Amino acid sequence: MSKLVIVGTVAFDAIETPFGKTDKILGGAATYIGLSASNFNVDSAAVSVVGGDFPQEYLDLLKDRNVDIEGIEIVKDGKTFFWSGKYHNDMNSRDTLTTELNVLEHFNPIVPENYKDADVVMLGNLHPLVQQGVLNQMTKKPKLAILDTMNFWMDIALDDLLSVIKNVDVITINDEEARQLTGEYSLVVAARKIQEMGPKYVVIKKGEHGALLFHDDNVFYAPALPLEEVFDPTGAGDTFAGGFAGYLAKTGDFSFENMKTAVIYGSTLASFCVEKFGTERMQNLTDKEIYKRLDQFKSLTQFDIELT
Ligand SMILES: OC[C@H]1O[C@H](O)[C@H](O)[C@@H]1O
Repeated sequence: MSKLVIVGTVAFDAIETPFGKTDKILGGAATYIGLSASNFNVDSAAVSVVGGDFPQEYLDLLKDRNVDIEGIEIVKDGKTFFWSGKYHNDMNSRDTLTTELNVLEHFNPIVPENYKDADVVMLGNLHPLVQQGVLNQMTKKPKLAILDTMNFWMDIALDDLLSVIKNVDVITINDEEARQLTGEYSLVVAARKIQEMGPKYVVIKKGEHGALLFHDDNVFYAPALPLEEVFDPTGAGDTFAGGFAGYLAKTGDFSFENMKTAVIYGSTLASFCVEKFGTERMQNLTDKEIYKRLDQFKSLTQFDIELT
């Protein structure tokens, strides 16, 4: 089993969907990734920053799910990063209403000493210089570095982003972002171009239409499970990344074949995330629930065909 370092925001989110509205609740990329990866019982550590206003019970929640929180700095006189967003009726698109960086503005990530030799590093969505700062602290090159990012960084820090992209093995990105990064409409061409930028594996997330995994000339597609209830898509991409990274850290097998299974785990975990507001559904998820859904996944994608 490999150790897993997770970098990303730990945040307050206020979310509005066609089904309701929340006040400030627990959010952030590292939170979702950590909760998702915790289902694989790997040794994982979150690297992030919060303000003195961040409730201890939220930190305890991560700790109780076996996510090491030593690398979450608490700036006593600072305020926690705050994000609020409103989803449109299709639940696929959203408007960001507020982004208050607060303590994130001067964030210098510090990887806990006993995690500097981790085999797997999951760089959640943050400034590319922070992501690179984490890679620089690793005492040995991780066997697998995975990077998640978004269009925001392509708009304001493209050069820094391209530099860190060169140093990772896997990128997880959504379809629009892949198109923006490469200027290519075809996702097949976009994935090829991204592989030329550095990462040998490219995961393109397509929301309710599943995810694609590319490596050389190989492509794997996993649909998203058709769900009766989609309540709040916030954090689904991070939950996917956490499931993907957690499964790979657990198995220590970083081959394309095993990454296919990691994509299925990522999609399965993301399917739970969207069923309730914020992190609620991810807080008490059981293995039994996960296995049941993996089974549904299997029947969804299996068929017999006779080629005559
Ligand atoms: O990816 C989801 C996260 O992005 C934003 O940073 C919010 O904090 C939210 O929880």
